[in-house]
Formats: sequence, C-alpha cells, structure tokens
Amino acid sequence: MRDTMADRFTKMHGLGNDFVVIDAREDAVEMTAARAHAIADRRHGIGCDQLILLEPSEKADVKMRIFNADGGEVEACGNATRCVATLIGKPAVIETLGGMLRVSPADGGAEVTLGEPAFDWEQIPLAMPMDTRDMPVAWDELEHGAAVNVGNPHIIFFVPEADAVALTDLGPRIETDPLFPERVNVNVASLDGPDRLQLRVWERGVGLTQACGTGACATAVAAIRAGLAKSPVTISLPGGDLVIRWRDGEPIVMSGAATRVFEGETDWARFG
Ligand SMILES: N[C@H](CCC[C@H](N)C(=O)O)C(=O)O
Repeated sequence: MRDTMADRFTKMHGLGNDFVVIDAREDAVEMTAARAHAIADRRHGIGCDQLILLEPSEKADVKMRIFNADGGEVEACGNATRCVATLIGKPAVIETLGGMLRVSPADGGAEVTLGEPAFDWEQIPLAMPMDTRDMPVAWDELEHGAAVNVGNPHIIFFVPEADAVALTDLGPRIETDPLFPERVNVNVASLDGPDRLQLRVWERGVGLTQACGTGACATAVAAIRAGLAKSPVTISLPGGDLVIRWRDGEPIVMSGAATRVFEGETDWARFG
C-alpha cells in the first residue's frame, strides 16, 4: 500500500484568504508552477489562493514555500504564516524566500514577527529610481502611491473610500505595469477611524482576495510613515481584522486569526 503521508493536505484560511497546506517534511512532494496552478484551480482542482509547501529547513524549524494561484513561487504570505504557526502549535522560526519569520500561536490564530520593511526603490523593486513614499505615477484616480517591501512587493494608495475603487480593473493594470519588474500586490486603503484603516487588495498572481496579511503590514507601515495612523494599527479587510505593530527601525508584528477547515487526501500526480 503506497504511503499516503505525502498525499495528505490541510485546507486552511486566514480571514478567508485560503490555502492548501502540504506538510512534506517527512515525505518530499515535488512542486512545479503547473502543479500548484492545477491544485489551486477552484473548479478542476482543490481550490485556494495560495499553495503552501512545508519542507525541512537547515536554519529554522520549517521552510515554508508559497505558490500563488497562477503557479508563481513568492517570498511571503502573512495569512498563511499564521496558519502554519497554528499547525506547528508552539513558538517557532519559519524560513521563507522573503526571510526568517518568528511565530507564536495565540488563541484562535497567531502572532508573526516579520523582518524590517524596505523602502528603497531597488528593494521594492522598481524599474527606475523613485521616491517610494510619494510616487510620481498615476493609474486613473490612483496616484501618490507608496511602495513597501515586507518580504514581498506592495504598492499602497490612500483613497477617500476603498470600496469605490474599481480594483478589478485597476489591480491587474498596476500589478503587471513595467514599473514593477517582479509585479506587485496592489492595496487601496481608506481611514476608518483613529488608527484603523479599511483595506482591499488585488494580490499579485491571485487577484482580489478576502484578506492579505503582507498587504495589511505594508499598508500599516505606509500609514504610520505618512502620519495617517499610529501603531498599533487595526486593518479591516473584507474577511476580518488584523492588528499590526511597527515603529521605524523595528520589525513588523502582525496578529490575527487562522482557521483549519478540513484535512484531505489525494494523489499529487493527478495534478501534473
Ligand atoms: N500574492 C502575494 C503572496 C500572498 C500574500 C497574501 N496572501 C498574504 O497573506 O500576505 C504575493 O505575490 O506577494
């Protein structure tokens, strides 16, 4: 009987940003962009925003690999990091392409300490030198954007009403603009009370999601830098709230829910 350990997965979400999590620390699972894309397909596959693959790490408790629904492997995923923290079940260090993350499970979710944000145009990255605090570029009504890298690249626009922005049109146009050599996650935020912002995100490689953990971190950092809010900042997303703490020169700390939905079993070979 084939050992089905390698064919198990856990379906999870962080505020509705959903994941298929494969724990391949005991049994390696080969992952390609095509296979991740097929698994993420909501009609022909299992369905998720991101595919998360856990592997052994030489320098941390676990290596977390992140594949967007389009199959692209990326550096960071805040909501998935909280989900993996609850699977580990104790304080741990997680290795990602975007850096080392410290996590500790809390009731119903987890707290994640990311690295320090990066603001230099080459670190976002942008295709040309630019002031990333107030970018001299516009896409229709979205202007004066701020760019922040929190392990992955984000552009943030502060607008009067986030719900009024045609993000399904503007999101993909900005995501794939040549200004962003590695594409970008697109965040539109509006003030929702003292130190509270409403946020909607068009995610690189996915599209509109219910929540984006790194987007919440990048938006809170940009708001604090712009003097629009003070830490701790509550970010209200369609799927729920995250609390972000940050001061200049320090790492970002994100707290929020993480949910295990079900365990499943399959044969990964059927996904190509
Ligand atoms: N689409 C993002 C990865 C997932 C980010 C989001 N799901 C989060 O929780 O941070 C990117 O390409 O950088």
